[in-house]
Amino acid sequence: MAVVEVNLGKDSYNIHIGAGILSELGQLMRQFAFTAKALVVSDENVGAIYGAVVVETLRQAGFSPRLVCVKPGETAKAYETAMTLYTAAIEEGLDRRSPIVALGGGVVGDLAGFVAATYLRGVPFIQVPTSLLAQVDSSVGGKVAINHPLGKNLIGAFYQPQLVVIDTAVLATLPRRELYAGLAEVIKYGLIADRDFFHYINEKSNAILAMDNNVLTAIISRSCRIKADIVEQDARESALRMVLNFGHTIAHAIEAGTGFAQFNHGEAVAIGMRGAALVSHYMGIAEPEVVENVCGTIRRFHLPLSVAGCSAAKLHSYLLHDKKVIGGKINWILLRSVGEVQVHSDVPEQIVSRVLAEIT
Ligand SMILES: NC(=O)c1ccc[n+]([C@@H]2O[C@H](COP(=O)([O-])OP(=O)(O)OC[C@H]3O[C@@H](n4cnc5c(N)ncnc54)[C@H](O)[C@@H]3O)[C@@H](O)[C@H]2O)c1
Ligand SMILES: O=C(O)C(=O)C[C@@H](O)[C@H](O)[C@H](O)COP(=O)(O)O
Ligand SMILES: [Zn+2]
Repeated sequence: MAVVEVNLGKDSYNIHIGAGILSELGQLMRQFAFTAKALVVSDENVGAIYGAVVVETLRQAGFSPRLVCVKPGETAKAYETAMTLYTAAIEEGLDRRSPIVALGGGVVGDLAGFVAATYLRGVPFIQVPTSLLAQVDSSVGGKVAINHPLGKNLIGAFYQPQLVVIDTAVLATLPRRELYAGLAEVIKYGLIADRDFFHYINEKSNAILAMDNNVLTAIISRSCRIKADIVEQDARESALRMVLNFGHTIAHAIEAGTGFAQFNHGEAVAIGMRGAALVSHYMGIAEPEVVENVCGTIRRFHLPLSVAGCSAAKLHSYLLHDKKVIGGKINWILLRSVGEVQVHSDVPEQIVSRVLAEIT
């Protein structure tokens, strides 16, 4: 089992990565002074496959778990679903040392984390990510949130988990479309921070798409390390952490503008990264080869490059809900070259409109 340490002072935690380690979750949780009652939050897909294993490992470690499964999909990241989880926590009698365990993809992680951050003003939170996207990104770094119809992740908190347990074997049941979605965030890490990693994922694309466990474990470990390095320097996104949002200004507009139903998050990020690369080029920051490199890699991993069914004008109206808007100006994360990004708040409206027209 590999361990990636996230060093955040009193909020530090370990990410355990290995094939088949789901059944060790209970033992790993025994190191903390938790009380016995535990709420395991999952969705109906993941809960049906892995809920029983998790309940059993927690029971064997002396916990009394209750499994609650929400509807799968982005629309579960909502106030109403959070309320049903608060009700379950209250009915079950969870106290301030009772853990909430997120067993699922990023939707379950963000939702359960939001409930953990707010129930009794904060109870222990454990991430057990089961999608590739959640294993490489959403389970690390402590961003938890629910959506608002007007925008993505608008209600949330920074709330770090105490433990992250990544069982790579669960990826065997992940639908192909969700594998590709996770790869969008993996491509993002290469683009923002690690040119060699970007070349590695391109070189290993066949092994990745064939779900070779060694290669997948390597990209999960490297992705977690890249994210942890950034979060360790700027946990609350006052500056540096914004780079993790590369492609997300347009992605979040796509998700909200299409009612959180047409594209999954990774697909929206793929289109958003193409958009950000185009903005970088039209700003004179990136050479055309950089845009080609971004698009070629997105295509290689079967991800979309454009939006159908949402006008440029509609997307534009959602851009200003981006959390990186300060004083009415969007902080754009732009690409200079592969592995090198810059933040710009001076992107002219004409360039934004041109790019939105190009991607729709
Ligand atoms: N907090 C963060 O830092 C952060 C980072 C990136 C993304 N996110 C959020 O994460 C969410 C997207 O996460 P996601 O892509 O995991 O989507 P998801 O949680 O909807 O999971 C995708 C689908 O795969 C299924 N699934 C998950 N694991 C499975 C498995 N092992 N076997 C079978 N089916 C499985 C789920 O049931 C779901 O239908 C978005 O809401 C996004 O905003 C948050
Ligand atoms: O962890 C971060 O910081 C990120 O930006 C990671 C993103 O991949 C993720 O989608 C995140 O939820 C976006 O956050 P938001 O603050 O833009 O809502
Ligand atoms: Zn993301």
